[in-house]
Amino acid sequence: MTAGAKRSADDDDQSSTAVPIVKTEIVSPSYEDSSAKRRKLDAEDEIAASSAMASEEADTAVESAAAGVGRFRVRVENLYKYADKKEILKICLKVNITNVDSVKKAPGWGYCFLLFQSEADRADAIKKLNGYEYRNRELEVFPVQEIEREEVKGMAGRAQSDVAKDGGNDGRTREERLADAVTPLWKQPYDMQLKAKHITMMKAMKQLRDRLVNYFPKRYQWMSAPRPESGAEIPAEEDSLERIKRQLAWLGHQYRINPRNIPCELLEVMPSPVLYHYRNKCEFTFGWNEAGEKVAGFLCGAYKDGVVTVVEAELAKNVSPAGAELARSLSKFLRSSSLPIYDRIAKNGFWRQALVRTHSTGENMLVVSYNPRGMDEAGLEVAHKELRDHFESEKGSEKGATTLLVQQHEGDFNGMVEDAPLVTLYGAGVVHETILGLRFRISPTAFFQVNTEATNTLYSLVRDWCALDEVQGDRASKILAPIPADVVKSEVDGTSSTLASASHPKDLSPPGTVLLDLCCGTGTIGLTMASHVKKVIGVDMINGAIDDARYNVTLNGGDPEGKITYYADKVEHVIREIVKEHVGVNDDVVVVLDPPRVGVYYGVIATVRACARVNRVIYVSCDASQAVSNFVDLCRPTSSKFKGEPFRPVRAQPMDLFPHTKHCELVIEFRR
Ligand SMILES: C[S@@+](CC[C@H](N)C(=O)[O-])C[C@H]1O[C@@H](n2cnc3c(N)ncnc32)[C@H](O)[C@@H]1O
Repeated sequence: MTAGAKRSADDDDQSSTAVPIVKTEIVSPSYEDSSAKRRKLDAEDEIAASSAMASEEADTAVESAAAGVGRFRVRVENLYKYADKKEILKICLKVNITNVDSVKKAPGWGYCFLLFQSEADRADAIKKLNGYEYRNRELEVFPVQEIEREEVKGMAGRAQSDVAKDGGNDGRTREERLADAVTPLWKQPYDMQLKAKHITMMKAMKQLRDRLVNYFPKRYQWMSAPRPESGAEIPAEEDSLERIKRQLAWLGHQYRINPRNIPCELLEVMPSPVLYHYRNKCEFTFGWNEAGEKVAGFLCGAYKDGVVTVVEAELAKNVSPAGAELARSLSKFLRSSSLPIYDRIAKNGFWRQALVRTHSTGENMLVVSYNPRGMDEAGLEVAHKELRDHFESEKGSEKGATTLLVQQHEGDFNGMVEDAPLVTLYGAGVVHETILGLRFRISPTAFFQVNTEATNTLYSLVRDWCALDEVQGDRASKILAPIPADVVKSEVDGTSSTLASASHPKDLSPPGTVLLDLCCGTGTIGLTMASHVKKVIGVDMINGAIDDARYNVTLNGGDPEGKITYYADKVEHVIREIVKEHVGVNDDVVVVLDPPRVGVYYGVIATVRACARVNRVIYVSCDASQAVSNFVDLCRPTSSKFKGEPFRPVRAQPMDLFPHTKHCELVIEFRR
């Protein structure tokens, strides 16, 4: 899976459009003071965050498991998630590293491993690559301890030798080791976890502030910029410095009024309504426990360390009761099956892993993945029958899967893959969930928020912040005031620098609110707001998710007015077409952007900015530190790449959907 982000490292270089920072700046004493204070506060937050998150180290162990082994390795962090090996080698060439032996990177990893033949090559690579800015992120590179290939044995033997190595007792119980790997914050009281998450969010907001400050040619200018007047006219002519000062004037004001000098109000983290057993979706690894028995659960350690012990899933603090029952039943099945478990090191064997979705509707989906290599049709039929017979006997009981599917997957990537073939062995092949009174169908590969109860709160907040009723009130005359005829004309004939609406204003229907639900998944957010708006346009790159979204319209009363449209595509491919087709010249446009961890391609932000009718962007991020680049692009001063007036953050609400882990959602409202 690759995002359509086909820009070069140069394109991403913020300095190409930003005004260069003048190093010999004049520093006013008052700025000096506040800057020192800011640095001190930032440092305090850093320390607090890093100590609070120290136990997260274990979290990455599972991910790095499949990284392979080699002699002189470095780990490159902060990488664009969808960068492929070719792109990584291109970065290496850019900094004159020409002796990379091998690159290890799986799709979806925000990091990679580079292997070198000698210690000297490795040291040279660290020197050249560490701190290199790529796609608006600074790469962090550090050495990884090397492991001899022959040290790594087969999984079953290894699981037992893990135990032999430390006598099966490193001072922690099995439950504790599992909790450290899967829910690394579990030892901290919940209010401390929320504090740590708040600090992480604060850090992201400070990054946004600091990167915006860089647009001022001289740093002191941003602090002294006068407080912006609301509704002030945009001057017909201004030079670039005047424009920067006008467009970022809010930053200094926010700096002065907000605690910790962040660029907008950051509310306290909203707790999850449920703290344990909240996950409606889990992926279980198949392997061997300490006793050498086959189990479905979680890997507690890293292959790079030769550790392959799997701990039973039912011991985890966040697995749902139905998920735990399915894991138990899977373990029983693996022990009775005539086929072996897949060995991730030797890369042979059959049963690989499972995905379970367990929902409040009582519907449970089980997808079992296997490696079909070397099996003929008859052999696969036997395997399917074994699996079907086992789970059909438990269907209807608590342990049962209401629908059972299998997925064939030969590749090295250890995890469920989106494009591998799926076969339904029984049941509907889908499950349903209820959110804010609506019912949603969920396919195996579609995204769905994992904490159902907290999702109700999250979507209510998004709905409130979209302020769909505002358009009926005082702001209506402003929002819906017709765009001057000359602007419309220039946009229609393509001479405008902004996209006020369609270049073919086909939409002659009365003005209203158009909701663009970008990265819409199964349509959840848009559908919960459909009754309040004139149109909902949803986009997601997963076909199954869009099939679900279309079905979900019917499931929730249909669309008699024909106001809901879905696109199964990457947002970056269709966003311009959507604006042209669906946004009328006088519409009020609200964008809800709920992308994956890495955020969206910068072109999506550029198009949203260029559409003058977009008044509000509600950005839902599941990894604020990675989304900062998108936040900056929404707010940076106007340039040839980012046309249209910039947005500014108005308020930010962190929300905990993942208790006992480092993850946290952040909803930010941007306006202009
Ligand atoms: C965090 S999920 C949010 C889904 C949905 N809004 C929800 O709350 O259920 C992110 C979604 O973005 C989709 N996605 C990722 N990259 C995309 C892209 N470039 N274009 C369109 N959709 C994308 C994924 O398929 C996934 O459904």
